[in-house]
Amino acid sequence: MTLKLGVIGTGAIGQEHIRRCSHVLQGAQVVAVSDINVEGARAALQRLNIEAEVFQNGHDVIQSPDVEAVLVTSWDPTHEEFTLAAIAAGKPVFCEKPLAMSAEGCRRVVEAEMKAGKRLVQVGFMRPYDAGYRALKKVITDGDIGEPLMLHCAHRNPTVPENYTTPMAITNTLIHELDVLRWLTNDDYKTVQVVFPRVTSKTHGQLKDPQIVLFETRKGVRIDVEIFVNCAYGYDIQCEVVGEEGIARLPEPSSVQLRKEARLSNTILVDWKDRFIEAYDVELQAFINDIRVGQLTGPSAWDGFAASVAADACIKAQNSGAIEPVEMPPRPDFYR
Ligand SMILES: NC(=O)C1=CN([C@@H]2O[C@H](COP(=O)(O)OP(=O)(O)OC[C@H]3O[C@@H](n4cnc5c(N)ncnc54)[C@H](O)[C@@H]3O)[C@@H](O)[C@H]2O)C=CC1
Ligand SMILES: O=C1[C@@H](O)[C@H](O)[C@@H](O)[C@H](O)[C@H]1O
Repeated sequence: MTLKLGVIGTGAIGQEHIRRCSHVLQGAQVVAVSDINVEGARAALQRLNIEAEVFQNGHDVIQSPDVEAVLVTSWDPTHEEFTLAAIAAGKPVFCEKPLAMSAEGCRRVVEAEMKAGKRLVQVGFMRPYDAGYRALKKVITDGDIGEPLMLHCAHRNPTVPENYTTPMAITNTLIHELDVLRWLTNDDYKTVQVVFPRVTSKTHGQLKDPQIVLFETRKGVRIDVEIFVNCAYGYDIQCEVVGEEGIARLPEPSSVQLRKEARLSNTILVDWKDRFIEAYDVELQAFINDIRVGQLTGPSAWDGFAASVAADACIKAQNSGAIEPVEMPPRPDFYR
């Protein structure tokens, strides 16, 4: 049986997910899409050689009797509304990160899902599906480097548009680390501080770039994450775990090493689409398969909430310059 999907938002990642669900993955078909830019949506379907109904309003996708499950790939501030509507319609929903713009918004999703009585939400945190992060987690859980003491991480984008603001470095970019580092270390954040180094001349008026986010976890691990979204040279994700007995690093994406003109070089990727292409495939195939067996197992609404609790504290810390607490309530049994 083919799972019929509706996709809300046909921009960059919407088109990527439509392409992979239609041409790469097994067991799904995109039957309906919507975008506030209806012509853009039609053009995208044509480019991808896909026939699907085009709606102006995302709620019509959710309500369509042809749609069995929903992908929300529209702008960040729209996620909560569409995810809540999908839950109300009883349809499984894959929502790109962030689940909502604040912990309060995520809490509303968590409460709606618990009221519905079964897991309906998977959040688009793809890094736990990335082979490199999985290998790094195995090294840690196998005890190969002893207990983790420190993590040094970086999240670098070559450039961002003019509408990208200082808090978006947290809610739109760091949100990936806020999720994956909890998963990687099986720990939770206790405090956070944000410091601003010298500003790059490549940024614009609304954005302080780079930023360094410093965490202390419940177990006492110290984590520093550099967010640098106008780094110019490439799309670069780094993660180094310093343990009691050794150091483990996230593997670099594989690339051919060149010896040429007296230089030794490797290519650095420039786009998140390429860096995590396989992880996106695996996360969405898991969503499709899990719906088939009736039990979602991927990053949950609770994981979306936990990341947003930390994100709220980061934004407070951006503004105060102080060390701010991260206050995470206990996980309900529903999410165990
Ligand atoms: N997991 C990941 O690594 C990534 C996740 N994302 C997330 O995916 C979402 C989309 O990002 P991009 O594709 O890069 O942005 P984009 O700007 O390329 O595409 C977003 C699309 O959503 C449409 N849209 C906005 N409001 C809408 C509404 N109310 N109803 C229907 N369509 C609406 C826009 O017209 C646009 O076509 C964002 O939330 C972003 O955070 C984006 C890139 C990578
Ligand atoms: O999710 C993503 C984008 O929305 C975001 O803008 C980038 O900073 C991230 O690297 C990418 O993975």
